[in-house]
Amino acid sequence: PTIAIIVAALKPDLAIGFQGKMPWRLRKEIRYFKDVTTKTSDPSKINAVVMGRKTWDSIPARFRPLPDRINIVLSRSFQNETVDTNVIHANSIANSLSQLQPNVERVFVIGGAEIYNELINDSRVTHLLLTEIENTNEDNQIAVDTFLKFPLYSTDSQWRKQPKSELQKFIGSSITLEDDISEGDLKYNYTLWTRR
Ligand SMILES: NC(=O)C1=CN([C@@H]2O[C@H](COP(=O)(O)OP(=O)(O)OC[C@H]3O[C@@H](n4cnc5c(N)ncnc54)[C@H](OP(=O)(O)O)[C@@H]3O)[C@@H](O)[C@H]2O)C=CC1
Ligand SMILES: CCc1nc(N)nc(N)c1C#CCc1cc(OC)cc(-c2ccc3c(c2)OCO3)c1
Repeated sequence: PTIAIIVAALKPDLAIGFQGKMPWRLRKEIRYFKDVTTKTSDPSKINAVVMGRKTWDSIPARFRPLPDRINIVLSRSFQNETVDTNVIHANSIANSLSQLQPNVERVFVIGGAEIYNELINDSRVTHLLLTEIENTNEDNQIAVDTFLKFPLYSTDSQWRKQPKSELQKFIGSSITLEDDISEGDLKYNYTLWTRR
């Protein structure tokens, strides 16, 4: 299956977290995340979300496991086992991918920093769905302490930002892509990057 990283990050230094949580709550962004990671083009298939143990712990208990998706949680102290309906524990990416049933259409890596910064360099990851966030109010800095180490903006980067039409194709026409969404001081856009 296609393996994609999906992440929301604050430009320019690609901050993603603060004290183990998300530095922001963006209602429309959460809906985009849910729609993109849940939707399959084949109704008989299902998607999987892969996350680190700390991200699993940080999702409010009432929202986990993320519904209608196979939830794979990575920990070095897990055995590889299915622990609940749609919840798989694994101790490596490789093991988690080898255990996937044939009816999995896409695998989305949903965080956190340690997992992202390992997998951005894994050639099995072919797509990056990056929500690029900007702070429009320089007088109100956002507290952040966790960053992506993604080589996106360097000239020799192997990752290329695709046109919006390619993102629309990837997520399907049933998901509406708004430009320059504003929530509070934050303004953001959805982007697709692929390896050159
Ligand atoms: N902005 C965004 O889009 C998102 C932001 N976040 C943010 O990211 C932060 C959390 O990131 P982080 O603290 O790095 O934690 P992670 O969610 O990346 O989880 C880290 C844990 O995952 C396990 N792990 C990591 N690599 C491997 C591996 N190769 N094999 C097996 N297990 C592995 C380990 O578990 P163990 O210790 O049990 O061995 C490790 O401690 C939070 O601030 C969160 O809010 C999270 C998701 C999305
Ligand atoms: C939803 C934020 C998000 N956006 C993008 N673009 N990529 C991502 N990987 C994520 C994420 C994530 C994991 C996560 C972390 C979290 O707290 C740290 C909460 C959620 C979450 C997941 C589903 C929810 C919800 C919150 O509120 C309502 O439904 C989900």
